[in-house]
Amino acid sequence: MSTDIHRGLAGVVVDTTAISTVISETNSLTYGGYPVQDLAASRTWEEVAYLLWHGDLPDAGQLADFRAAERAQRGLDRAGAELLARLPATCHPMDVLRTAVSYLGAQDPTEDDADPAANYAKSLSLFAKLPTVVALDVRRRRGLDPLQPDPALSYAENFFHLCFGAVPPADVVRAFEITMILYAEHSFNASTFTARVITSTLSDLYSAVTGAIGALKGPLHGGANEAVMDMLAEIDDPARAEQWLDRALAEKRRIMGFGHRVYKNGDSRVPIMQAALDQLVSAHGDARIRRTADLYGRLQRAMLARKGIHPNLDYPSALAYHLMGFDTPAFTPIFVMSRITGWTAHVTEQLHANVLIRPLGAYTGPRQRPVPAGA
Ligand SMILES: CC(=O)SCCNC(=O)CCNC(=O)[C@H](O)C(C)(C)COP(=O)(O)OP(=O)(O)OC[C@H]1O[C@@H](n2cnc3c(N)ncnc32)[C@H](O)[C@@H]1OP(=O)(O)O
Ligand SMILES: O=C([O-])CC(=O)C(=O)O
Repeated sequence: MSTDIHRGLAGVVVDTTAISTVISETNSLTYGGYPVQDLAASRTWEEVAYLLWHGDLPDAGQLADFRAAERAQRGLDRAGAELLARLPATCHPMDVLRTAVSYLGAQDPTEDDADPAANYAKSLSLFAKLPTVVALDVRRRRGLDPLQPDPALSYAENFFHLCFGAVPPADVVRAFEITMILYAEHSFNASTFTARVITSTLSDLYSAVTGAIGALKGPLHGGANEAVMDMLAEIDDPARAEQWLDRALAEKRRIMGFGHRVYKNGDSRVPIMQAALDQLVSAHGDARIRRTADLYGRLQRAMLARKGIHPNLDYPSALAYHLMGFDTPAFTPIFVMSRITGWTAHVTEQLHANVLIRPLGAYTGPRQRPVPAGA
């Protein structure tokens, strides 16, 4: 038996996948073979979601059907809304989302039906309902009653409507769609791998998604987008960026929104998101946002100069969500709204050629010894 230990599974190829590929050498990412920058430039979020589940982009008829199905399933039933309303306001919104997915599984009679068609139906239902859940919780924390989904609006427009009771200008909606497209899928990242591990035991899709939400919550993964905003708030003054960074690095702190397990020369998605953010700041940024954007730029330049470490997608996305008006604790739940597509596509792929995922550990505990006589 090999005694090679791959801590964190770094560099280990555990299976094949046809959903996406991250090519670290060229800093590129493709979904179903299509470069993500081209998808972000020319396709809607709904089209990209369809692509991840079906392996190709929809034609006009397929897109119309897909949109209609998503719009028809946005509602959360009353029992679900009441359950979420009873959760303590002190809990993190990711806990609310995790509970919501658990609830939706528990009340779905097809929960254990792992047929691809049944799992696709569940995936689409979660895709449609998660914005309703996230928005309900955003409003609850602001002391506001929930709003009803509007089937006349696109996915992104409806989400703004559900959160704020209004749809912002088209360029803001489009920037939000770009964050959805970029966050949707990233091969065997920690949360997707979690979903695949759970699926590999032949557990159900809702359990896989619930586990994936737990993995995404952590600040070394999806939780970093919230941590970025907290960090920018902590530094506050652009003139303090370099000094703050030097101190944080001396204290061996992790600088949130920087570094990546796969990309060592920059995250393929950052240039696309950075361009969308720059456009948002110039079109909609007030003096306060411009000041934060200044701090953001200084910190990024200093991190590159000090450590040679580039930002990951969570860095520009955090400021974009802040500018759009979302409260920081909603950032990782918004990531879930997007990544639900990638997770569930991987659930289906895992089931298609399933093998139990069960690695080994190299034991370092005491040698075998006799159990002492009891007292
Ligand atoms: C959507 C996403 O999930 S993207 C990732 C979001 N997460 C974050 O932004 C959290 C901050 N980043 C990190 O902690 C890391 O870069 C990770 C966890 C994302 C990837 O880490 P790994 O690939 O395991 O790299 P590892 O942790 O081994 O770091 C390599 C070196 O770079 C340093 N490094 C990496 N990222 C950072 C960072 N953000 N701040 C400070 N130092 C860092 C490490 O300290 C280490 O230095 P050393 O070799 O001197 O000890
Ligand atoms: O791939 C990773 O390790 C983390 C990441 O960027 C993502 O999940 O989008």
